[in-house]
Amino acid sequence: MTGKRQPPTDDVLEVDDLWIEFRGGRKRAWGPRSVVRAVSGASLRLGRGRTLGLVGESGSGKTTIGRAVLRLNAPTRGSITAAGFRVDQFRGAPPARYRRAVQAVFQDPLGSLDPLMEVQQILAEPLRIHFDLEPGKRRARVRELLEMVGLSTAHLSRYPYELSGGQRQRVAIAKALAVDPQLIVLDEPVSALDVSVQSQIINLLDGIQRDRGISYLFIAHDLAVVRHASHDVAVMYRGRIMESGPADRVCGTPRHPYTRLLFDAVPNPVPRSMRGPRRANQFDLPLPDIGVEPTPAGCPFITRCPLRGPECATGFPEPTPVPGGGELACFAAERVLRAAATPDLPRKDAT
Ligand SMILES: Nc1ncnc2c1ncn2[C@@H]1O[C@H](COP(=O)(O)OP(=O)(O)OP(=O)(O)O)[C@@H](O)[C@H]1O
Repeated sequence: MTGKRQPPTDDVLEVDDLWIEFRGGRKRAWGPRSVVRAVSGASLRLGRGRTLGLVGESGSGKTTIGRAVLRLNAPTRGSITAAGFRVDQFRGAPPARYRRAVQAVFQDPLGSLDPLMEVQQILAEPLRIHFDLEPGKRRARVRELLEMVGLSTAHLSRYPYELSGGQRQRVAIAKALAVDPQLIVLDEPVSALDVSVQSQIINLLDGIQRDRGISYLFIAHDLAVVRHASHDVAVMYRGRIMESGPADRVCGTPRHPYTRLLFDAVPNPVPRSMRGPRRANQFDLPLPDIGVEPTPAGCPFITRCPLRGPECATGFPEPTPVPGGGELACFAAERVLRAAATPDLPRKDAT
């Protein structure tokens, strides 16, 4: 069975209460399989022509959500509606219409571009699969795609290994655009690139979005890049969405204790591509692990949270609206929001 087309809404992507678990190995031959809960009750909205940045530390579940939208992972529970399709109801490979509507660009284009194909073949292939074009029109469309991503006909006969990292990512973007998608999942699209090229690619994506009204799910661990590239931001921590809302509000006035730590750790709003060399660990957060054991049902941040209370071990809070837009999921939300100035979080040098 394939997913049913839903009536159109303004949202190109709606994720509701998504849970994704992976079954791991057994500790003992006769013991139960371990379960990795990669995503726990995530809900997201992405409007037409907008960019939602999904940000969080390594292992927080960002890629797992992106792969679920592409139907490369199956949800354990919850629903995903993308481009009008109920993705969670697909059985087996998604239909061609879905693969046309939702495309992906990954961190390493060398892995996603066929090394034995010239650029012109790479771009012609999706056109051949999805559209019935005569060869002359197909060639013209390939040239148009190249132009769209700032490459020239000189690149037509190059192989991926003959291109720079930025040029390869441009080809990957052109390949995604070939089928005229509504949504592109961009999984760390600039993190493998030279710092000077990152902002060029982000600006390219921005221009394409303005011209074509495409929506982006922009997955990244670089907060400054996400802020620069996104209209809205959702912050993940160990499978949970901790805070979400307009990028300027979340990044400028973060409310959740975890988001505050993230952004306090990275005060510079200028994208890394416009700054100096890469830092060893952007998520070198200033709070040590307090040593509290998290319960599976509780807030995963309890181990590091300076505002934790007994209720934080018992469950995960419902999202609370935040003035200025968005929501945060924190039992201390009322306290956090009531306080005229939120309490200063202890710093590493103060502990
Ligand atoms: N196929 C899988 N089998 C078992 N565990 C998995 C699988 N895919 C992901 N995980 C686990 O799920 C959790 C979330 O991983 P995910 O890759 O989504 O995180 P991420 O936020 O994208 O991190 P990164 O930036 O490092 O890719 C991790 O603990 C990871 O080890």
